[in-house]
Parts: sequence; C-alpha cells; structure tokens
Amino acid sequence: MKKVIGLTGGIASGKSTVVDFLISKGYQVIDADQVVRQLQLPGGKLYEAIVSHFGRDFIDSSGQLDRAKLGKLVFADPNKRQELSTIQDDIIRQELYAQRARLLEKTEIATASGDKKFADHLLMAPSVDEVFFMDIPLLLEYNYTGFDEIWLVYIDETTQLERLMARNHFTKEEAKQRIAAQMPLWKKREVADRILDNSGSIAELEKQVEDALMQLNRKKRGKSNENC
Ligand SMILES: CC(C)(COP(=O)(O)OP(=O)(O)OC[C@H]1O[C@@H](n2cnc3c(N)ncnc32)[C@H](O)[C@@H]1O)[C@@H](O)C(=O)NCCC(=O)NCCS
Ligand SMILES: Nc1ncnc2c1ncn2[C@@H]1O[C@H](COP(=O)(O)OP(=O)(O)OP(=O)(O)O)[C@@H](O)[C@H]1O
Repeated sequence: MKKVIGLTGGIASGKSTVVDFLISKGYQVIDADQVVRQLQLPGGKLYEAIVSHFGRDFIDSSGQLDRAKLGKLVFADPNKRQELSTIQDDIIRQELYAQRARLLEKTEIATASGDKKFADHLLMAPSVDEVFFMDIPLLLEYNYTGFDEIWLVYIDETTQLERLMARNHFTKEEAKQRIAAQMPLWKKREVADRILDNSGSIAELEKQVEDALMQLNRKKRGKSNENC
C-alpha cells in the first residue's frame, strides 16, 4: 500500500520549494493551490459559485477571476473569508480526495527518470511508486485526514514575513494580514510528525527532505485513516 504524506506549512514557508525538490526526484504531488486555481478558471466549479456570490466585479477584462482583488477583499475581512470558505471548501475537498483516490489506485511501476538515480543515491529512500505527497496549505485549519505522516515546512516569523513581502510585493500590513489568517506555525509544530525547518538555505531544506524520505522507508505503514 502506498504511503500518503500530507505536506503543510504557513504562507511562504517553503512548501512549493519542497514540492519542486520532490518532483525533481520523480515523486508525485497533489498541489491544493494548483487544484484551486484550476477550479477557479472560467467554466470551473468554483468560478461560477464565486461570481454569483461576490459579483461580476471579480471578473477581469479577459474573463478570468480576479484573484488578486478577491484576495485583497477576503484577507482584509474575516467574514468575507468565511463566505469564500463556505462556497469553496466542499468542492476543493472533494477534488483533492478524488485525486488522492486515483493515485492510490494506480498500480503501475513508476518510470520517472529521477527514480533510479535518486534510489541509488539514497539507498533507503522510497521509490516513487511507494509514496506520494499532498501539499495542502490549510491541512490543519480544515482538518484534512488520511495521511501516514504530516510534514510541516516551518519557518520563523521574521523570515516568513520577509519572504512573503519579497515574493508577493506586499506591504508589511498586507503580509501580516495573510499570516494572521492561518493557524500559527508554532501551533502546527505540535501536531506535525516531522518538521522541515526552512529558516536556513534551500540546500539545508533539501537535506532535511532527503533525511525525512529515508526515515519514512524505515517505518512500517502506520496510522493512515481511510475514512476520508
Ligand atoms: C483568496 C484567493 C483567491 C487569493 O489568491 P492568491 O493568488 O492571492 O493566493 P494563492 O491562492 O496563491 O494562495 C497563497 C497562499 O495563501 C494562503 N491562503 C489561501 N487561502 C487562504 C485562506 N482562506 N485562509 C488562510 N490562508 C489562505 C495559502 O497559504 C496559500 O498557499 C485564493 O487563495 C483562494 O481562493 N483561497 C481559498 C482557497 C483555499 O482554501 N486555498 C488553499 C487550499 S487548502
Ligand atoms: N531557504 C530559502 N532561502 C531563501 N528563500 C527561500 C527559501 N525557501 C523558499 N524561499 C523563497 O521564499 C518564498 C516562499 O517560498 P515558497 O513559494 O516555496 O513558499 P510556499 O509555502 O509554497 O508559499 P505559499 O503558501 O504562498 O504557496 C519564495 O519566493 C521562495 O523562492
């Protein structure tokens, strides 16, 4: 039975950086942010629901959902954020679990080029058909279940603020609003099975991912919850 690892963290803590590394090694990753973006495209399940609730002001001149405008609205107002959540959450959850079920069913041996090379390099790392990852930023806030392990990409608050402001060109105020919309990382630490500390360099982060993969292969399948 394949293992499913839930990967989470805080905004700009480095989840995508970990995902890029895993993908470069041939591992499969379900990316919740990408799933949301897909469903928010014109014709997507979330698009119509959002436009009918929030209005056509949130469609840009090319007919796409104006995500930046919607983001500004919901991160400045917890009530609006709750409304968006009510509209979107079930649809997102269903799609993530459907994708998870498809990957669990897939039995063929993966042939990704990274597989053999990585397995040779790290003798104990699981092969790419033994494990896959689900990158879900709000995994703990929204009580997602069904993981053998939860890995947390952790970062200290000061570095998180700096990286978020630099990446998104946010003011300090905007960045703080987005961080405050999530469960604090110190709290997430208490429930995660493994902490990947990204306060240092990307090379240091990648080394921790390699170690986590090796540890994973040493463990027997544990507490996967099949009820999701
Ligand atoms: C509000 C939206 C339109 C803003 O889009 P924008 O392009 O500015 O941000 P993006 O989608 O790239 O998200 C960046 C990060 O913000 C954080 N984030 C997104 N939504 C939320 C939220 N409702 N509460 C707290 N943090 C959030 C996550 O860490 C995410 O990785 C969009 O984030 C959205 O629809 N969010 C709600 C859907 C959701 O729950 N996404 C997370 C998947 S579990
Ligand atoms: N160790 C590091 N050193 C310096 N910059 C980093 C490091 N890790 C990530 N970054 C940068 O920090 C920013 C946030 O990283 P990343 O996009 O991986 O975070 P994320 O958790 O996926 O964010 P989000 O929740 O918004 O999707 C990016 O600009 C990335 O290039």
